[in-house]
Amino acid sequence: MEFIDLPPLQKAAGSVRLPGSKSISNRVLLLAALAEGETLVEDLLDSDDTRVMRGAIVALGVKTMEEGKALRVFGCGGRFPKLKADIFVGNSGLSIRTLVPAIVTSLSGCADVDAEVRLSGVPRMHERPIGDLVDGLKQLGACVEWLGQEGYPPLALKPALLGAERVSVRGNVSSQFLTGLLQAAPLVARDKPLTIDVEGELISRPYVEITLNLMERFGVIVQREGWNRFVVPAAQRYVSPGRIAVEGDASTASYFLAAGALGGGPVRVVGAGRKSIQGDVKFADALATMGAEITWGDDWIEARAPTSGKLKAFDLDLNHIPDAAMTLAVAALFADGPSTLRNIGSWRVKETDRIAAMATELRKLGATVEEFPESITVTPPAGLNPAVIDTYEDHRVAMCFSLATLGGPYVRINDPRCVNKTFPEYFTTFAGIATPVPVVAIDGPSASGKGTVGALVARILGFEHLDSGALYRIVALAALRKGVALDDETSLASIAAALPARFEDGLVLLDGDDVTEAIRSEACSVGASRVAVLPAVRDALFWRQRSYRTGSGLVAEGRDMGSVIFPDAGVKIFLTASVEARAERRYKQLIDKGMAAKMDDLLKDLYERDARDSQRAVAPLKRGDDAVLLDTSGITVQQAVDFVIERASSLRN
Ligand SMILES: Nc1ncnc2c1ncn2[C@@H]1O[C@H](COP(=O)(O)OP(=O)(O)O)[C@@H](O)[C@H]1O
Ligand SMILES: Nc1ccn([C@@H]2O[C@H](COP(=O)(O)OP(=O)(O)O)[C@@H](O)[C@H]2O)c(=O)n1
Repeated sequence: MEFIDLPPLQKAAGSVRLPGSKSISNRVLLLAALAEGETLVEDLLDSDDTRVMRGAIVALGVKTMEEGKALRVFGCGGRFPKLKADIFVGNSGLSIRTLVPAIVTSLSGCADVDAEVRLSGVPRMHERPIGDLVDGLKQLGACVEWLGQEGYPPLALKPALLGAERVSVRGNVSSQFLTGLLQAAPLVARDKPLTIDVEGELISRPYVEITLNLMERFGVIVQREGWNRFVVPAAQRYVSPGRIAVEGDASTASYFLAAGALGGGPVRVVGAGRKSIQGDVKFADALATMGAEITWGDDWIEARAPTSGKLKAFDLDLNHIPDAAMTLAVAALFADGPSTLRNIGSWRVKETDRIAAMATELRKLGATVEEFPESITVTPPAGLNPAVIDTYEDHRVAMCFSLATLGGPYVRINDPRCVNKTFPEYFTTFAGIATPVPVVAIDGPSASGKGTVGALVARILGFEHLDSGALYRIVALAALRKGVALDDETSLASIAAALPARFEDGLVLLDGDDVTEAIRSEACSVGASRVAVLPAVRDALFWRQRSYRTGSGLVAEGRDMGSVIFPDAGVKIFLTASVEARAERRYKQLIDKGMAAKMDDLLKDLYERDARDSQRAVAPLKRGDDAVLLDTSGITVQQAVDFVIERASSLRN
C-alpha cells in the first residue's frame, strides 16, 4: 500500500491560492457544452472528477480546445451531437447525476434508433444510489435501463420522447438529483414551463444555489418557491457568457482555514471569500463558533487561532456544508470538550460511508466517537496518538486527517493519491504552510562522537535528544536477562515492541531499574549490533523513535536517523572518525568509568560492528547524499558542536 508520512507540526501559517472549485468546474463544463456559442473557461480545476466531465462532453461530440491554462468549449446549442457512447464516470457523483438528465434530453426525439449512451463507474459508484433521479426522468418519459442492480449505475440511456410539465424528485438523499434535473430542465421546457417538486426536506441547499447561480450566468432563470418547488419558464436557452472564471474551491479551503485555526495561523486562502457563490465558505463561520478568528475579503478568507489558545467544543447542524463538515470532525479533536456534528446523513452515501469511516479513523487517534444514523459526537483525547489512516478512496478523508499532525503525532495517510479526485497537489500545498517539528539527524559509526555531540547540541538548541542506539542496547540487555537468543527474531521483536524503558534525568531505566551503565557494557554493544540487523526488531522500534519528535525540536542520533526514521530532517550530519581515534576514545571512556578494556579487543570489535552495521540488508549505516560529512578525528568536541550548531541554528524558532 502506498502511503505518505506526515510529520508532527509546530504551526501553520501562510497563504494558499485555492484550486478551482470542483462543483463550479463540473457545472460550468456541462452548461458550456450545452450552450449556444463558445465559452472560455478560466481557472478550471484539473482533477480526476473534472477529467471525467471533460471526457464525457467530448465523448458526446462537444469540441474543446486548451488555450494556455484555460479551456475553450464549443457549445452544441442544447443537443449533444454524438449519442452513441460508453462513458466512464469513475467515482464522480456530480458528473453522472448531471450528465444523465442532460443526455436524456438530447435523446428525446433522436431519429437514430441505435442511439444509446451507457454510463458506468468504479465499484463504489455502482453502490451510490441514482434511482430517485431516474424515477424523476421516467416521469418525463425517459428510457433508462439498469445494467446492474436496479437503482444504481451502470445504466443505459435510449431514445424516448420527453413531454411532461411536472416532475418530482426526492431531496433528502442527494441534492445532486435536483441539480441534474434543473440543469436539464430548459432543454425539456421548450414550449411549456417545467415544474420540479422536491419531496422531503432538501439537503445541502447551498449546492443547489450554486446550480441556480451558474444557470443564470448562462442565461436561464429559475423561479423558486421556497425550497420545494422550482419552475423553469418555457423557451429559455443556454447562451454562453463568453468567458467565465471558476472560483477557488471553498470545500478545499476548509483544510487550510482549519490549519490556521488549529496551528496558530494566520492562514489565508485566496480564490473564495465574501462574494463567493459557494455555500462551503460558511465553514469559516463554524470555525468562528469554535473561537477561531476569521477575517473576510471579497475573494479571500483568513483564519487564526483564538487568542485564548483553546478552541471551543460545538454542537452544530451541518446539513448546509456536508463536505467541509468532515474537516470540522477533525477540528473537534482540538476542542475543549465533546462536539456534535448533526444532520450529516448524506455522508453515508458519498465516496464511502463517511460517518463510519470518520468514526473509525478518529478513534485511531485516540478520540471517543459516538456514531448515530445522521450525526456523530467526537470527544477529544488528552493527547493524540500517532495513527495510520485508511482513506477508503475518499479524497476528503485523506485531506482532513492531515490536520491531526497539528496536535503532535505523526500521521500516515494510506493511498494518498485519492486526493487526485479534487486536488492532486494537496500534500505539497499543505506542506507549504506547515512548520514541522525540526529534526537534526546525526548518524555515524561507533565512537564517532554522536552521543557527546548530540547531547550538547540538543541542550544548546533546547531540543529533545534521542539516543536511538540506547534502544537497541536496552533490547539486547532485556533479551540477555530473559535468556532470549540474540537471533530469535520473533521473541526479540516482542521485547522491542513492549520495551518497558524510560529515559529520565540522564538515566536509562528498564522496568524501573537503572541500567544506564549496564547497557554500555561490551556484551550489550555487541548484542545491540546483533539485534539491530533483524528487520522485525527495527520495525518494532520505528514509531517509538518517531514519538521523540515533539516540543521545539529533536536531535536524533544513530545509524539510520536521516535515512529511515526522519528522512525529512532539516539538518543531516554524518559523523565519523578514523578507527584508531574511535578505539582510543572508547578505551578512555571505559577506563574512566572503571570498566575493563583492551585496545586490541576494542579495535577488533569496532571493525566487526562497522562491518555489521554497514553491510546489513535493512537500514545499513551509510552516508546519504543529503548528509553533511564531519570527520572528528582531528577536532575537539567543541569544534564538532559548533559545526552542527552553525547548520542547525536556522531550525530554531
Ligand atoms: N571531536 C570529537 N567529537 C566527538 N567526540 C569526541 C571528539 N573528540 C573526542 N571525543 C570523545 O569521543 C567519545 C565519543 O563517544 P560517543 O559520544 O559515545 O560516540 P558515539 O555516540 O558515536 O558512539 C566521547 O568520549 C567524546 O568525548
Ligand atoms: N539508529 C540506530 C542506532 C543503533 N543501531 C545499532 O545499535 C548498536 C548500538 O548503538 P550505539 O549508537 O549505542 O553504539 P555506539 O555508536 O555508541 O557504539 C549499533 O552498533 C548499531 O548496530 C542501529 O542499528 N541503528
